[in-house]
Amino acid sequence: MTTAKAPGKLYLAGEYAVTLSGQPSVVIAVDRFVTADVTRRTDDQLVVASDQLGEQNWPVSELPTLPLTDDWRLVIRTLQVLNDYLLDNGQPVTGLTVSIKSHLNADNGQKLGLGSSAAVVVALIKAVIDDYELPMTPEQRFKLAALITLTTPNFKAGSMGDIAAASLGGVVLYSKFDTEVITEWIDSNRYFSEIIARDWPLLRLERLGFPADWQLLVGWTGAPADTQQLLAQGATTVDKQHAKQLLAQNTAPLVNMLVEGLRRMDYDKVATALRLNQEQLFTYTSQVGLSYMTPQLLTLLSTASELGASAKISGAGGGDNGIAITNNPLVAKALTQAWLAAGIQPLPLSIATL
Ligand SMILES: Nc1ncnc2c1ncn2[C@@H]1O[C@H](COP(=O)(O)OP(=O)(O)OP(=O)(O)O)[C@@H](O)[C@H]1O
Ligand SMILES: C[C@@](O)(CCOP(=O)(O)O)CC(=O)O
Repeated sequence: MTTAKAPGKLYLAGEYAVTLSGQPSVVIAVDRFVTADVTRRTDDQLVVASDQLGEQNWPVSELPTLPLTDDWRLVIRTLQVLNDYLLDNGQPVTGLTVSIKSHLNADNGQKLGLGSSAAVVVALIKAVIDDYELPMTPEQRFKLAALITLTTPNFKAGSMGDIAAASLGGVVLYSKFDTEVITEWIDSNRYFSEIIARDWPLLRLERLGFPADWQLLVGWTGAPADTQQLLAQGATTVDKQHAKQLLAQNTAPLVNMLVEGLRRMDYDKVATALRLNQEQLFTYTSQVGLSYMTPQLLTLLSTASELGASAKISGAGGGDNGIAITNNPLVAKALTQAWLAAGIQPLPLSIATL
């Protein structure tokens, strides 16, 4: 049996703008994971168990024609692509026993906003590729997972920063690839093994450091947010699309400032970049009419600011979570207590390096 795991993610900066190709963001892999176990079978059955979806059983020969309609579609599509990938690489394809377990939800099953779909795809890729002992770089893993996501019908078309974090781990400077070019390559029926060997225009995947003596705190509001609905609402008119372009224009220098701050371990620079990015996000989301701020997120930010920590809503807003960074352990302790007192649940997450 081969076991692989892929981490969840949190955005530090660049949300919404990062859905546009080439726009920078910083995304962090956190140490809660999806794990995938894979065992090769002697028959041609695919026996897949998921802690969330139950169990399914198909002959490998039926895999290419399975309908991609229900909640299984992402898992099925991943197995289809891996099957083709193994064949392209001259590997014998057999049945598999697969088990998927997600630790990215709260104990009561509620979603925490840590990107489970991306981690499921990446963990499955890693488990199968490792089981066949094939070489694959983290960047190629990202590309294969992105191709799977792009070719899963009716699946979310976000920035795929969650896939970047799940594939590389650590703190990642990420820009989305040129979607039109990659879609063109897919539509011209190129082999995925060939596509992942190419350079992808505009894609940026760079590992960044995070100062060891700073603390990253994560607060969960207890309210799940629907990222896809928020993304869809922000794209209904030409004016809203212009607003996103403007956000992107204003965000790029701030993400660069954040990256420079992290590289130089300059806390004030990082704090300023996060504050200015937060302001841009307030402006954008109010311009396009998104319910971005919630009472709990406001509490999360104001308690952090009162204690002198730099804080920001992480991800799409409307619920889920926010982050705070401090270089003072006493502030970290006080903020954790203040969040608890205000009904914000601190999540004991650290940066996951792979
Ligand atoms: N444990 C699991 N087993 C199988 N499939 C899963 C599992 N967890 C998630 N998925 C797949 O991911 C989909 C959920 O993706 P969705 O975008 O709603 O959540 P998410 O990626 O966790 O979002 P967020 O980034 O807000 O946390 C499910 O429909 C399913 O296809
Ligand atoms: C709003 C967005 O930029 C970030 C969404 O993050 P989250 O899934 O809400 O943590 C969407 C995306 O990048 O796909």
